[in-house]
Amino acid sequence: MANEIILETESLSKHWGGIKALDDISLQFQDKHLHGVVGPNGAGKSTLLNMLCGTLKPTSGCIFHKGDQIEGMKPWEFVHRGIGRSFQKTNIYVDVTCLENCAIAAQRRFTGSFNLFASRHSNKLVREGAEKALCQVGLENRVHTVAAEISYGEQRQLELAMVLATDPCILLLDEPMAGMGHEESQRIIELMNQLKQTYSIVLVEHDMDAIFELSDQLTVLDNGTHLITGTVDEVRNDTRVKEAYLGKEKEEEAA
Ligand SMILES: Nc1ncnc2c1ncn2[C@@H]1O[C@H](COP(=O)(O)OP(=O)(O)OP(=O)(O)O)[C@@H](O)[C@H]1O
Repeated sequence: MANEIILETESLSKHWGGIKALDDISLQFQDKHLHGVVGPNGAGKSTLLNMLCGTLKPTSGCIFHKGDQIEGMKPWEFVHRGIGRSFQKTNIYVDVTCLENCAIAAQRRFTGSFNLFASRHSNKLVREGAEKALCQVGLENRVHTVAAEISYGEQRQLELAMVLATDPCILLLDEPMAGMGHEESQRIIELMNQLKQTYSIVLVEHDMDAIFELSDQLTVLDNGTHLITGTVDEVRNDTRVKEAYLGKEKEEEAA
């Protein structure tokens, strides 16, 4: 359904002692939309993703998935609900094949609820899910290649395949283009454009050209606070956003 709110935060906060990594953040993420999240270093972007995938518990506030309150649930329950997360740093096992990497990720779907009689069936599902995910990201020729032997760009694609192998509906992606050259980034942008037809995507990315090109909605965080959510044009023309970015550049120049 168009414009369906699939994930929502209400006054979400994470404080570490006196540090307000995120403070009072209320956001709505729509189905089959790409929602970009940007902000200067330390703005709270990774903290937000960590709470949205259940690995970090909020200090206060709520998270709703399809109307259900979920912030107190276990991380595997988030996976079962179809909330998948990739990481800033490459998180793959370099000594095993691309297929095995995806199979390990896909098995997360079957953890948390033990069923003795489901194991043969689930093995087949795991393998099928792993192969499908590799095809989705364009790594069908690398299925049996050991991950250490593929390029850095392909490793980032593999990382995405590992999220897709968990059979998600929501993809939480933390800088999937980090460290990539222009050509490799273009490949990921094309992939994102395809994926957002099927999935709801929350994308944290420092590559502003990419995020402007891809985002249906864009949120800017600064120093743990919510500056603005809007269309790319609304955000680009917002004076608070310009100040947040230009202010940081001035601090860096002075350092
Ligand atoms: N485990 C922690 N303990 C204490 N402070 C933390 C912890 N994790 C994050 N922080 C602090 O919370 C703030 C937000 O960090 P976060 O990593 O979410 O920012 P970010 O926007 O993802 O930054 P970057 O773009 O550099 O990755 C920072 O001030 C950071 O130092």
